[in-house]
Amino acid sequence: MGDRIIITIKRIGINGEGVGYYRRKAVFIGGALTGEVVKAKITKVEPSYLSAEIIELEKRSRDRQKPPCPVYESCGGCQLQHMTYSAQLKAKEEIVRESFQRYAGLQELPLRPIFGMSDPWGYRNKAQLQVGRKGEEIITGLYATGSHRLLDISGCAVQHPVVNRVIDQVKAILAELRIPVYEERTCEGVVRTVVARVGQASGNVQLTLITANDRLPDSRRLVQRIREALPMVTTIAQNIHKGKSPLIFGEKTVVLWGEDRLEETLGDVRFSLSPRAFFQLNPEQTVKLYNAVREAASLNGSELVVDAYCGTGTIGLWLAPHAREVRGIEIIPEAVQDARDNARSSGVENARFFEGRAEQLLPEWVSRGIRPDVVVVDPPRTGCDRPLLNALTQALPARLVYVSCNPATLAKDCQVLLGSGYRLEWVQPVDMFPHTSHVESVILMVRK
Ligand SMILES: C[S@@+](CC[C@H](N)C(=O)[O-])C[C@H]1O[C@@H](n2cnc3c(N)ncnc32)[C@H](O)[C@@H]1O
Repeated sequence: MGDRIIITIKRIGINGEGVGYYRRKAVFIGGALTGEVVKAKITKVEPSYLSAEIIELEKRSRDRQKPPCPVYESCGGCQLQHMTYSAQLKAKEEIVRESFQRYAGLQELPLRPIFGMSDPWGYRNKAQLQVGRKGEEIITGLYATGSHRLLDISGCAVQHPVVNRVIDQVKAILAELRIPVYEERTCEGVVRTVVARVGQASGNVQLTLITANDRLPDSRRLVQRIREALPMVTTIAQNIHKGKSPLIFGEKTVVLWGEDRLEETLGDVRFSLSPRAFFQLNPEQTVKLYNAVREAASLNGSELVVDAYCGTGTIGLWLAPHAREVRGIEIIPEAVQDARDNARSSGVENARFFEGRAEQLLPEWVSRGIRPDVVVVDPPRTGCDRPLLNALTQALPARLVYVSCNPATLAKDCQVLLGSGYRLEWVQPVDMFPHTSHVESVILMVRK
């Protein structure tokens, strides 16, 4: 600990850090880029790796740039703004390649070029920001990395500009009307979080104020001022979150003014979103991702498709017009309800959504003789549960489409499937969150 070392950075790690080697151990150095030579101080020593921080760059990468966002260093929401966008895309492809080498033992990967964005800024359609005070001023933002210090992220460059405008204006109106802000330390005050979501198709904004108790003082004037200042806001809702739980939303939501739901469209699919409903954060890239899933599924209208881990049913609904039947499985009851509502509002009649665990329901269906032709899985970061992989290798659908936000668990699960009757056709990375280290992938596995 504390030793100074000189390291050459070999690659970008899964969390966006530069990775080099010191006496055969991997060293993770935040903010360092591939090809750079870095003088660094060791900050953590673990049996299998070291962490270090940059003291000085001895050789600088041509891919290094000044991060455009003023709060980039302290915010922690993005990890790659110090890298040009084209270098980010290359690094993400390498992260995927490296994961398959390491966890699936694949030296030759059928890797397709990543889908990037032509304008990788202002893509996030929703902001969910804590409200707090800095002296007399009201601020909205995120807690700085690893702390409880609220950092104002006004002007965040990845947030949709309309969302930024709404948040700034709401902040000003809260200050003007002297509506008390919730203080975590003393548990006093009212407004704790402001959530704004813009519809890509309509430009309408759904605004939700999350409060620590039922009473929102001066709510009539608040609604009136928001309506005057922000004509694009079509819903003003209040969600009540009394507890100390780390969840953002509480159970109860009341619409103070306007529409109950925000209408949104992706391709031909229509979504009707309640304030708490999950929706993809980058609609433009979501369409590319789902189209890759559709290509992988290669449907002709005769297939039974299972959409495991279906969330609000988006992938299943994308595929339904091209399949005989779609069955979605999702563990969260509200999401299942949203999926059914989304099917109804899109006029889809051949998709059904089931509440349950994918690793229980799919094996149960298989044992009852229900044999899907195509299975799409889109599990959380931890990957698929083993019983689900076992059920897949029993049911042996002709095509398996795996959507994943974690290349490491994707590669590990892929290795299991490669040993059980499948071959890997292609891997398509998609940049859903430019300037962060996240990389989404779709892979197609075909029964041998
Ligand atoms: C990465 S999201 C996928 C959402 C959806 N495919 C989409 O594109 O919007 C993973 C989903 O799996 C659900 N989930 C987590 N564990 C599950 C399980 N064991 N069985 C079924 N669903 C599960 C989560 O609630 C979440 O909605």
